[in-house]
Amino acid sequence: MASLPFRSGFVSIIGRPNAGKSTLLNALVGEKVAIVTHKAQTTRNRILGVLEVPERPKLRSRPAQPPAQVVLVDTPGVHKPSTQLDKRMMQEVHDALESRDAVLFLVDATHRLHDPAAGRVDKDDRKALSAEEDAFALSLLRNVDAPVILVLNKVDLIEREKLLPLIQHWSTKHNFAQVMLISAKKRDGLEELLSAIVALLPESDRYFPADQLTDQPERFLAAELIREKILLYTGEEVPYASAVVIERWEEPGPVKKPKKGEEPKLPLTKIAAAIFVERSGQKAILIGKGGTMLKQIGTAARKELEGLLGTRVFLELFVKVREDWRSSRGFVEELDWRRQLEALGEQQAKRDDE
Ligand SMILES: Nc1nc2c(ncn2[C@@H]2O[C@H](COP(=O)(O)OP(=O)(O)OP(=O)(O)O)[C@@H](O)[C@H]2O)c(=O)[nH]1
Repeated sequence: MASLPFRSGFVSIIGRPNAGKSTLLNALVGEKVAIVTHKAQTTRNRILGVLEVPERPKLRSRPAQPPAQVVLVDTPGVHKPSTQLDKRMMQEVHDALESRDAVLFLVDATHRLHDPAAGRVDKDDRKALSAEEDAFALSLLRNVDAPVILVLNKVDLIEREKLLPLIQHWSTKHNFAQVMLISAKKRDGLEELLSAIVALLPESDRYFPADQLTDQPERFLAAELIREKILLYTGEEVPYASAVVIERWEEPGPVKKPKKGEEPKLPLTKIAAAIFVERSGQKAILIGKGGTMLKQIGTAARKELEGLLGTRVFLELFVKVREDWRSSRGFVEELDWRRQLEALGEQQAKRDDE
């Protein structure tokens, strides 16, 4: 039987903060390529997750599915920008919407709907604010040519009878190509979503090697994992005012042969990272009494890094104050890992010339 032609394309996941975009990306890719926390605005950069979909033969209950490579683009949550960092994050969203083959508009199905019949609402009304933010997110779809799938996420948390009004509400807001119901966390509805995505992709060769999962080099995934632990363990402003930069990354050297009766040791990767905060008070919180907080963050990050790299890891963390860095365009740009990668490449080329 002749096989179906290969399909490939870029699919952006957009939606409000906390809708579950990174959870969906990880669930589809099958590996943690993006960090996830319960805090809004966890994702700051566009992250690609690459997914190979094998060909599926025709069954009586479903049509055949061609083999495909889906390049998913996770984006920061859509929000009105106030700082330079916010602006940068929104630029990442706009970039992700350009020349896409399909877009997933992800909605947290547990969000209450705004009810205009309830009359005038004051500024502090969370429902009203929520409607305004939804409208802002939807406004980004206006200029998108690609088909947009409405994906209602977190359906594990709501009763079935509440879904129909939700679908009706959202269907009037945009001409969606399809509506899908999923739970990214419980991995429900993902097969169906994937089939819907593949059906929208053009015939094309793959964009990435078949075994590549993400475009994000390990060095930057490591910085993200450290930031994830900061988000998990600290409160108030600290998570939002923190940025992580890997300052030193030493690949493991050769491992000594174990002596008789000794367990062989895994190689050791040495990593030093700087955590930038905006004020000395935040630095004090991050370090904690007697260094306990930083130790907790470091230990949790090290354990996860060891799993990621498959080596032992020696991790050093330094906390540095950079006043109001979120409002500094230059610094925010420096934090972009694609830029850092360029700078590292230039440094290496200089060293090679010397
Ligand atoms: N119950 C449930 N929780 C979910 C589901 N999907 C995501 N979550 C949770 O929702 C929270 C936010 O998930 P993220 O994946 O970080 O959301 P995001 O849209 O990437 O967030 P930003 O980075 O802020 O834009 C986390 O606590 C997830 O565990 C789901 O299907 N069901």
